Amino acid sequence: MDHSPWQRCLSVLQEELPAQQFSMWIRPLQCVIDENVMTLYAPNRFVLDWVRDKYVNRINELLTLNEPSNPLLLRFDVGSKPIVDNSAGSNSSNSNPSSVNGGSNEALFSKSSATSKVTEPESNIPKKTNVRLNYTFDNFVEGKSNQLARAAASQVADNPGTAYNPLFIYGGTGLGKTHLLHAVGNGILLNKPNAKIAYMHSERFVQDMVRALQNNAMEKFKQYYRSVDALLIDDIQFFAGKERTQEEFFHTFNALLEGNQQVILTSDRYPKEINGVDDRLKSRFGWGLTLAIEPPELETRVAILKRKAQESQINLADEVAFFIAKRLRSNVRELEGALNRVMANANFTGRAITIDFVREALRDLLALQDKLVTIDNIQKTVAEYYKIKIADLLSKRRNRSVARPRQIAMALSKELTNHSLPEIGDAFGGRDHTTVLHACRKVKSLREETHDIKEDYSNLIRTLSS
Ligand SMILES: Nc1ncnc2c1ncn2[C@@H]1O[C@H](COP(=O)(O)OP(=O)(O)OP(=O)(O)O)[C@@H](O)[C@H]1O
Repeated sequence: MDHSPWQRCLSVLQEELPAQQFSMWIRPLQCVIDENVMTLYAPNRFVLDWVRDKYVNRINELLTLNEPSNPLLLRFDVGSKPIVDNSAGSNSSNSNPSSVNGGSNEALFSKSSATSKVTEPESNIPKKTNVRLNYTFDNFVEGKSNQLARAAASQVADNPGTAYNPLFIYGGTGLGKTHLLHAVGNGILLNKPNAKIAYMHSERFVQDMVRALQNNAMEKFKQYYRSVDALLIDDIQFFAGKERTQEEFFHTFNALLEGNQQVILTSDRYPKEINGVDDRLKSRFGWGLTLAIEPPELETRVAILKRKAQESQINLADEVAFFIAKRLRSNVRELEGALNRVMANANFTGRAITIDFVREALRDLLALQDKLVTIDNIQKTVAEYYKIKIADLLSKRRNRSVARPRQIAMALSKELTNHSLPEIGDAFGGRDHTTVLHACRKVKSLREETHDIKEDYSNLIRTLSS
């Protein structure tokens, strides 16, 4: 086996590609060379498709440059190392509840079912799935902010256990993570109506485990969780600091992956940033595919509003949808709440839904938004976030530790307030509007290329909009 042609490719690609792209798509590839065939193994199909789509030409060029007379033939395959963990329980198939639960109010491992002899799980697991039927891919509005997560989730629904395992979706509150989890559940059930899908909020997992421990029902607990075709755990950040739960989940997780059973997890932050969760668990979270959902951009917010109105058989004029979407930017839950309020008011008063009507119906909410997001507020929040002084943001200093936060603050001002470019320039120490424009463009490209900036920007939007 000779890896050197691939090593040479890697060093060129590392030079050529933004760091984020290189580490997301290229670094995970494993190379095996056999005679004149170079096989690149991708950890999952998503990465494979992406690499084949975007980078194959460049890789072929580099291989030809490397050996012009007899370049290696390039092949791709999906390959993942077997997950071996002897301490993990077996992938039990004997419990086999005919359907699954997890979200009903009834405890799965309650005292009544835990006698000294462990009862069959089937006896106290309600016979219905807890996947919410109204959260589907069809009614999930797609936009730039959620496109990748939606695409990956839909592939998982079509190929559970084999596409990306685990699938880890993270993002701020109210952005559609729970919706996508259920959509996957519904998608799997569409193809395979008897599949056992367990949706579970992580706090519920903790409660069930504590109950099982108290009642000596751990065997049953394990059997139950390891018997599902897909385990969907929401808001995994609540595992923080709960070591015993993490230990148990670690074994469940390993057993599921070994059995090609699908695991999907969501969290409000990037897995590595979840404090209080064991490193080995965090690293496993990254074994499949990790994707972010970002706050929706204006057009998506408008599309969501129109879609929700349509579902309620209300015709929402474009200008009204834009008016609401421009003012309420933080998350979809807030948008939905506002729209519901507008529709209820219209229903009650019998008035038409115009911009004036919305202004009145949402007066308190809009006033709160206007008050919250001012340029002053943005400057204060950004300065605090980067631990610099507000005066630095307004100063002429150009070193990066100040210039970058300043550019981010300008871009945020453009996105979150209705001020014009010259007004924003004025507020940042009397700068020209072209400087503000440059800052907005720079931050946009940095957000696409640099993971840290993307995270910082999302965190700041979240802080400013909450
Ligand atoms: N892209 C979308 N299209 C349609 N509806 C959406 C979309 N994104 C979110 N929603 C709706 O917004 C509401 C909030 O979404 P959801 O509960 O999935 O958020 P979440 O990210 O899980 O939040 P949390 O972290 O607070 O649990 C839901 O009613 C969901 O249907």
